[in-house]
Amino acid sequence: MKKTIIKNVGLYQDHVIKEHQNIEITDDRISGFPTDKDLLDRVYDETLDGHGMLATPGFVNTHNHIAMTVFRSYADDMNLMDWLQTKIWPAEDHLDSDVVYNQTMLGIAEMIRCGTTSFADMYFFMDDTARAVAESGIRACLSRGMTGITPSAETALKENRQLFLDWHKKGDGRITVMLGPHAPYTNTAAYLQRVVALAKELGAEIHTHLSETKGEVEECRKKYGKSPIAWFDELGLFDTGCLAAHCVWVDADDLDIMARKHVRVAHNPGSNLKLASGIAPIGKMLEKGITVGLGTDGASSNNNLDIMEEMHLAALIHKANTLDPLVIPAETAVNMLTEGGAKALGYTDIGRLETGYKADITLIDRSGLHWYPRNDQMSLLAYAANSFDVDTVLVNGKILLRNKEFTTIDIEKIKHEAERTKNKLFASL
Ligand SMILES: N[C@@H](CCSC[C@H]1O[C@@H](n2cnc3c(=O)[nH]cnc32)[C@H](O)[C@@H]1O)C(=O)O
Ligand SMILES: [Zn+2]
Repeated sequence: MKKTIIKNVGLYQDHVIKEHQNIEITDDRISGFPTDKDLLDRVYDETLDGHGMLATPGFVNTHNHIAMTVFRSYADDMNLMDWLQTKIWPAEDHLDSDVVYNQTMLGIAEMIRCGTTSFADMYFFMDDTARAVAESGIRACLSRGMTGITPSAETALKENRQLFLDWHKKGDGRITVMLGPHAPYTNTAAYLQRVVALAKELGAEIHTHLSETKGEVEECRKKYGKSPIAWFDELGLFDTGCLAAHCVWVDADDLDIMARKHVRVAHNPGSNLKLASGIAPIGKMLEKGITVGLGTDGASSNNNLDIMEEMHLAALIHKANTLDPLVIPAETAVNMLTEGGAKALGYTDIGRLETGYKADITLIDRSGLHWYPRNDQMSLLAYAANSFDVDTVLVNGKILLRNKEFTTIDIEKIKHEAERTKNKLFASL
């Protein structure tokens, strides 16, 4: 049994920040909030000084294609279909295990540095991604992207099935696996029905892209006479639980289906802005009780994996878009970054700093000038803070970043390997 104590820290719980608190961790879970007096006769294996820091639930990145770090700043200023069809998909044919593993490590390091404790991913060579997750100590929900209209259709189904059997609930329970049918426009009804059958057989949830662009919705309506959301609902893709990225172009009927079928949304404002996809009606989703978390999407459409930036965007763009300054208030933005994201990934004991919850914790250094004066700390966290403030990160009770230094990752090696594998990949194009 390992006991850790975070002493004298600002504690964020339910949009309230209490100063001078102590957080006790036993193995992988929060085991209590002892008083200073309680601490007098307790012994800990590890002590973290929280002086000046704010402890929040670890940040959750609900949608990523992590190894796409290799394509960071490779193809910019294009819309989704152009970007995918002319640049990304042809280049992805040249990926291999070595590239994916090392680029994943780079992405994991970047996310940890930005306070992220868990992420959802959909990509290829997921065994290598899982290996990097297991080694680095971060938490992840992994899926093998599957497209039913390409030659890889059969292999993809087999690989996603094997990924589930090999990795679901593995890596000290940090890894979960979903099935990843890529999107409506890259699949057929027959293939999606096989995905649903597999989901039911395994008891697996679905991670997909839905209603990302106006063109996607128009094409789907033309082809099937219904919206992507209605089509996926009819095919049963929401029956075992679904994490849907984007949901930008959804109407009132779609929102009704999403609420009724508990579709959880990964909102990627940076990617949606950069690929000129549009702005999702997040205010309406939240009004209907739909779970919403934040995602960066891959580093090629963002172009970083800084989830605090997504929180800032989410807190700002909907105000301008709806002309309503109350649509995403500070506490809602922070909630999407933490608890909302954890719920979106299907976690039931992550996303809050409570006894019995997993010890996924981000400590934020409040010494920066932008943390003064302290009128309202919730507002400072939502609107003024940035990821450079992140000082310490714990996942499953284990310290992954301490005083802004990595404890499980050799960062110079990662940078070197990222450059090497990028050069290798581009030499093969
Ligand atoms: N089609 C592949 C597996 C797909 S993995 C997930 C895919 O999503 C792509 N992707 C990344 N960002 C987005 C996005 O915003 N919308 C749709 N697809 C995306 C990514 O480049 C990758 O090709 C196969 O048949 O083996
Ligand atoms: Zn995506």
